[in-house]
Amino acid sequence: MGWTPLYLEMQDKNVLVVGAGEVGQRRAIRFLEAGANLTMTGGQVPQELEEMGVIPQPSSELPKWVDWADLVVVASGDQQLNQEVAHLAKDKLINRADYPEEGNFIVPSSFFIKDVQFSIFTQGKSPIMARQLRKRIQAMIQEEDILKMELQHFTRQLLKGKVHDQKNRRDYLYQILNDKKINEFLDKGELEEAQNYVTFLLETQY
Ligand SMILES: C[C@@]1(CC(=O)O)c2cc3[nH]c(cc4nc(cc5[nH]c(cc(n2)[C@H]1CCC(=O)O)[C@@](C)(CC(=O)O)[C@@H]5CCC(=O)O)C(CC(=O)O)=C4CCC(=O)O)c(CCC(=O)O)c3CC(=O)O
Ligand SMILES: NC(=O)C1=CN([C@@H]2O[C@H](COP(=O)(O)OP(=O)(O)OC[C@H]3O[C@@H](n4cnc5c(N)ncnc54)[C@H](O)[C@@H]3O)[C@@H](O)[C@H]2O)C=CC1
Repeated sequence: MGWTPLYLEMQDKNVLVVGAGEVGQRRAIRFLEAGANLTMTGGQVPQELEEMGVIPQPSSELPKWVDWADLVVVASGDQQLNQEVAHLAKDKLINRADYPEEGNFIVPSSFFIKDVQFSIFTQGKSPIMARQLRKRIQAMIQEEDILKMELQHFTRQLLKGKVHDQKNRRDYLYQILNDKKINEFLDKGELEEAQNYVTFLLETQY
C-alpha cells in the first residue's frame, strides 16, 4: 500500500455520493462542510441533508452525474451498483466505502482544534481504533499549543516583510517558540501581550 496524506481544496468542487445510507451521509456532510457542491443518488436523501445543500438525483442519470463530478464516493449497499459506478468513475478521484483498496483515496478520521486539522488512518485495520485515538489526541492538545500556533502565524507574517533570508526567519521562529517571557504570557492566555512583545523584539533586532 502506498497511501500518503494530502489536504484537498474542496471549495466549489463537484462531489457525487452514491448511497444515501450511514456512510454516504457522513461523507456528504464532510465534503459539504469543506465547501463542495454535492449531489447524491441511491436511496432516500434525508430532509436535513437537502437543507444543508445536498441535491438528490435519479439513479437513471448516474453517468451524467459521474461525468459532472470531480470526486465520487461509492457507498451504496448494492455491490453491483458500486461496481458499475466505480467503472464509470475509473478516471476520477474515487472513494470506495465497500472496498477501500479499490479506490484511490480514503476518508480518514479527522477533526479540528481551532485551525489545526488532524487526520488518523490505521491503514484500514480498525476504524474504531482510529476513533479511540482521535478522542485521546483531542484530550491532549492544550490551549497553550493553539496560542503558540497563533503567535507563530503572527510572527511569520511580520518576518516575511522584514527578513529576506529564510534560514534567519526559521532561527527567529525557534527563538520565539522557546522564549521564556513569551511562554509566560501564553501560559496566562495573553496572546496580545505576546504579540506586542514579538513586535518590540523585531523592531529592536531588525
Ligand atoms: C478505509 C476507510 C475509509 C474509507 O472508506 O475511505 C474505512 C473502511 C471501512 N470501515 C468499516 C466499518 C466501520 N467504520 C466505522 C467508522 C469510521 N470509519 C472511518 C474511516 C474508514 N473506514 C477508513 C479507514 C480508517 C482507518 O483505517 O483508520 C472513520 C474513521 C471516518 C469516517 O468514516 O468518517 C469512522 C470513525 C469516525 C470517527 O469517529 O472518528 C465503524 C464504526 C461505527 O460505525 O461505529 C465501522 C464498524 C466497525 C468495524 O468494522 O470496524 C468497514 C467495514 C464495512 C463492512 O464490514 O462491510 C470498512 C471497509 C473495509 O474495511 O473493507
Ligand atoms: N467506509 C466505511 O467507513 C464503512 C463502509 N461500510 C460499507 O459501505 C456500504 C454502505 O454502508 P452503510 O452506509 O452503513 O449502509 P446503509 O444500509 O446505511 O446505506 C446503504 C444505502 O444504499 C442504498 N442502496 C442500496 N441498494 C441500492 C440500489 N440497488 N440502488 C440504489 N441505492 C441503493 C440504500 O437505499 C441506502 O441509502 C456497505 O458496503 C458497507 O459494507 C460500512 C460501514 C463503514
